Amino acid sequence: MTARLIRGTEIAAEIREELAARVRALKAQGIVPGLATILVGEDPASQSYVRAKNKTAHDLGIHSEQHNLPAATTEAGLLALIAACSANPALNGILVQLPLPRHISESRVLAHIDPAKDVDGFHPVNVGRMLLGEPCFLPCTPHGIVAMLQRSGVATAGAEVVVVGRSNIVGKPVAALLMQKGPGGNATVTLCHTATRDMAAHTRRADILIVAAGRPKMITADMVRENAVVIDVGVNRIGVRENGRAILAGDVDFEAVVEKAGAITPVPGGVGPMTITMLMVNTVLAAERAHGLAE
Ligand SMILES: Nc1nc2c(c(=O)[nH]1)N[C@@H](CN(C=O)c1ccc(C(=O)N[C@@H](CCC(=O)O)C(=O)O)cc1)CN2
Repeated sequence: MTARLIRGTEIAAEIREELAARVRALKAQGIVPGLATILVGEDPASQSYVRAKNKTAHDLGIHSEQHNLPAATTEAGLLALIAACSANPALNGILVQLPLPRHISESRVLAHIDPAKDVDGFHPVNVGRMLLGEPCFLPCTPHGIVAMLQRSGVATAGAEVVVVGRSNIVGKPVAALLMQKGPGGNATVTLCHTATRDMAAHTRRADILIVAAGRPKMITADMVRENAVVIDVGVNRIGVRENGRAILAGDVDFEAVVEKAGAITPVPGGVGPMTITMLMVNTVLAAERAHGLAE
C-alpha cells in the first residue's frame, strides 16, 4: 500500500496562521517582532533560503532586516554586525545563515549571538538548555520535525526512532528532542553515522526513521520496516531542469520507499517548509519573552 504523505507545506501553513494571531496580539500592545538575517557570500541555495525567511517574516507582519555581506567579509566584521544587532532593541532575533565561508569560525560566530536573540537555537547556552530540557530556543529543523510528527498524529512515546546523520543542525538535536521526557519525546533513539556498522540492521528496526545525511536516495526500500514513518530531511540538488530550476532529491529513495512505509515526507514540501516556519515561531517567542509576555 502507498504511504500517507506528511505534507510540511500544509502543517507549516497551519502553524503560520496561529502565529499571525500572536503577531496581531503583540501589535495591539505596540510590539512588532524584529528579525535580522545575515548572509555571507553568494551561495545560491543560501540566498534563496534567506530570501524565503525574509518574505515569510514580512507576510506575517514581522519586521525583518536582511544583511547580505560579501564572501570576503572578515570574521571581525561579521562579529561587529552581530554585536550591533544584539544591541538593537528593535531586533528580537538574529540568524546567521550557514554554512559560512571557510575563513570564518562558525563556533565563534554562533557563540557571539545574544542567547536571548538566538532564534536558530545554535548558541551553546541554548544547546545546553535544550539537552537539559529547560526553556530555550529549539533549533528550527528538529523543532519542525517534532511538530510535524505531533500534528500528524505520530506517537513518539515508546517508539523506536532511528536518526541517520549526526550534524549539529539536525541529527544530534533531533535525537536529543525525541529522547526528552514529555510530549513529542519519550522515544528510544538510535543515532547512526558514517562509522555505523551495518546501518540497515538499525534502520530496519525503526518505527520512525529520520534521515539527515545529505546523500541523495541513500535509504532504499530494503532498509525500511513495513509501515514505518519516514522523515526525509535531505534537500539534494541532483540536476537542473530546462527552465533553470534545480531538480531536488531527498536522502530517501522516495518512489520505492513510499510503497513500503506507512507515512513519509516528500521532498520538496516536507521538512524544508517547517524549518522556516519554526524560525518565525522562535522570533515571535523571542519578542514575547523580551516583553515579559512568555515564560
Ligand atoms: N542558520 C541556519 N542555516 C541553515 C539552516 C538553519 O536552520 N539555520 N538549515 C539549512 C537550510 N535551511 C534553512 O536555512 C533550509 C533548507 C531547506 C528549506 C526548504 O524549504 N526546502 C524546500 C526546497 C527549497 C529549494 O528549492 O531548495 C523543501 O524542502 O520543500 C528551507 C530552509 C542549512 N543552513
